[in-house]
Amino acid sequence: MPSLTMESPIASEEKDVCVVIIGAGPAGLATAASLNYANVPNIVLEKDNVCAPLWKRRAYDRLKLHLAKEFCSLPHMSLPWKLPKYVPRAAFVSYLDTYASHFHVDPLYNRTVLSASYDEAAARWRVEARNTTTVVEVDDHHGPLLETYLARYLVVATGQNCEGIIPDVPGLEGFSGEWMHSSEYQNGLGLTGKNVLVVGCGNSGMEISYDLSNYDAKASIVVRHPVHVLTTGIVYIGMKMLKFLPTSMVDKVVVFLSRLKYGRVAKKHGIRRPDEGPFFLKEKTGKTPTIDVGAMRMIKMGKIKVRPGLTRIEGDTIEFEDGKKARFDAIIFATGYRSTVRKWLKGGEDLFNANGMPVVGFSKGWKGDHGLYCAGFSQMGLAGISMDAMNIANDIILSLSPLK
Ligand SMILES: NC(=O)C1=CN([C@@H]2O[C@H](COP(=O)(O)OP(=O)(O)OC[C@H]3O[C@@H](n4cnc5c(N)ncnc54)[C@H](OP(=O)(O)O)[C@@H]3O)[C@@H](O)[C@H]2O)C=CC1
Ligand SMILES: O=C(O)C(=O)Cc1c[nH]c2ccccc12
Repeated sequence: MPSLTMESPIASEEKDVCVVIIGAGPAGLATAASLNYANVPNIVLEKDNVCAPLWKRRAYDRLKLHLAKEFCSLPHMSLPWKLPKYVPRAAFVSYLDTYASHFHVDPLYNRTVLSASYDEAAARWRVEARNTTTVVEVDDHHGPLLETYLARYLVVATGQNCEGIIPDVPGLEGFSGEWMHSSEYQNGLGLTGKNVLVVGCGNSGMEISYDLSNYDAKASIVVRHPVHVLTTGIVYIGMKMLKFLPTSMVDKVVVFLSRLKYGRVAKKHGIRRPDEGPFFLKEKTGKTPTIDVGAMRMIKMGKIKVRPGLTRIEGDTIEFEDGKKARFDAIIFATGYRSTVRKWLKGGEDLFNANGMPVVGFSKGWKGDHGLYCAGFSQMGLAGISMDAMNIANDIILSLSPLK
């Protein structure tokens, strides 16, 4: 029995494959399925031991898709007709499992990609992955297994929500209560009666603060910058209009409807609206408007308190930018995510900004040099994933075609 001291990794043979897809979330599954559909050989490398791990393990219980079902199906197989218009997380997860098995997508699990670089001489992408389930022993030496894949095409499908961001707040290390990132939040059980601060008013923060107040926690939410607050219905109208009207016009209608619905509450509680429209911002910066599923009603009733940015923490007391202080038992950082692409992708950096998101905008963020593609980074959530997957598969099929 070898002792498990990790020594230098032991390399296995190199494997030649046509397409390597990194990540088995919806974008990776959709791309693999679209390639399988056309008999293009591909493999999917996934660092976790299940597909769609974020959807399975890092999402809160009450989550439903914010976009209507018609915008969220993956290629070649619609979401079942019997599901509600806004699909609950569990039903979406089972659709993904069915989808993967239907299209014979069989990811290689427990593979952590360490690097991917383009080898000019071989005209191949060289992808190095650590197989985290296997420890190999050669003579006296044992260590993790390092696998190398040589691929003609590389698809980055590692998602936008790779790694939770915790901001540097002075005094956080000495906070006397508990704190977590929103990706660890499941529900408000155990927080009933507690003072809970939710930091961040994106979709996670707004819904978590609402969930907390349903569990009778005393929730406060930090809103430090202007934000668009919309309903699922307003977004639905916007998505429909976008099919035939320019973004600027859609934004005018959407902002008008949002002002009618929330104008007064927002003003009273100091929630400001950005100067630029919600769909413009989504396309240009990737920032999603916040969809209210009940938090605004709680804010109006005074059950959720709105706070400005936080400045520091001392024991159980948190100080805010307006100079006010309050005691809290728990903090939930709904402060967003960063992608880790730039840590392991060598040579494709031009395609990604500092947050690891492709720099080109909506529906164009899927193609780089030497057969490098990005899936699932475009700015329309699941609706964009499907489009990316089909664009990528078509592009690969065309470039493999003997007629070309
Ligand atoms: N049902 C659904 O479809 C859901 C979809 N999502 C999606 O998942 C993605 C991730 O969402 P989410 O987790 O909300 O992350 P986001 O990045 O969308 O939001 C993070 C929020 O935190 C704020 N923030 C960041 N740092 C600080 C700080 N130091 N102090 C105060 N506020 C801060 C940001 O505001 P600022 O402008 O001030 O930086 C922003 O409002 C999004 O695309 C979202 O739409 C999420 C939940 C549900
Ligand atoms: O994917 C997200 O981040 C969502 O919350 C859903 C979403 C995708 N595209 C949008 C455009 C406007 C509002 C919400 C979304």
